[in-house]
Amino acid sequence: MKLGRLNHIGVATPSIEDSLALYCDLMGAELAHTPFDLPAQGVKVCFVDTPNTQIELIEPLGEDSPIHGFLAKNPAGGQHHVCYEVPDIHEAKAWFEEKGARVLGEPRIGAHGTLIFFVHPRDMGGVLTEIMESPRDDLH
Ligand SMILES: CC[C@@H](C(=O)O)C(=O)SCCNC(=O)CCNC(=O)[C@H](O)C(C)(C)COP(=O)(O)OP(=O)(O)OC[C@H]1O[C@@H](n2cnc3c(N)ncnc32)[C@H](O)[C@@H]1OP(=O)(O)O
Ligand SMILES: [Co+2]
Repeated sequence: MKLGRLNHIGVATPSIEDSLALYCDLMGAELAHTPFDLPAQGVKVCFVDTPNTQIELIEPLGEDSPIHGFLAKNPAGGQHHVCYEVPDIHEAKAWFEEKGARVLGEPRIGAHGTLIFFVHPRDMGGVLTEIMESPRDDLH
């Protein structure tokens, strides 16, 4: 497998609205678009553009949100995951599994409309890692 570019850094927050004030007003970042709900992932999402990557702000959505536990331990929020692109999501999943890293569930559609999966932080040096299939337009 060939690891692709860093697509985004996920930041969990109890309030996207408050975080936007920090990223846009204090740091001068640009908002990619307005926040939107992803009920299938249990999060509300908003991307902040930077010149070489994006910050993905995620707020819990619903009772079963996967970020409730993280926010219980980090009530003010914080860096939650990193996301790398790969050309083929199924090849990448097989690669991680063959190496013994725990893939969390089956690939599913992520915020960019392509398939994603997560690898357990215990198998990734303490970093929750999202693997995302590159958007078709980006493949050369
Ligand atoms: C917007 C859609 C999508 C996109 O397209 O970009 C997203 O990014 S969605 C983002 C939210 N979704 C997910 O995070 C899904 C995958 N996550 C999970 O399945 C769980 O969060 C988890 C990683 C299995 C953790 O489960 P949880 O029940 O919250 O915690 P535990 O207490 O069981 O934790 C076990 C272990 O892992 C450590 N941990 C937990 N979260 C993180 C983290 N974000 N970064 C680093 N480490 C993390 C936790 O501290 C425990 O460690 P030990 O104490 O050493 O056991
Ligand atoms: Co993400």
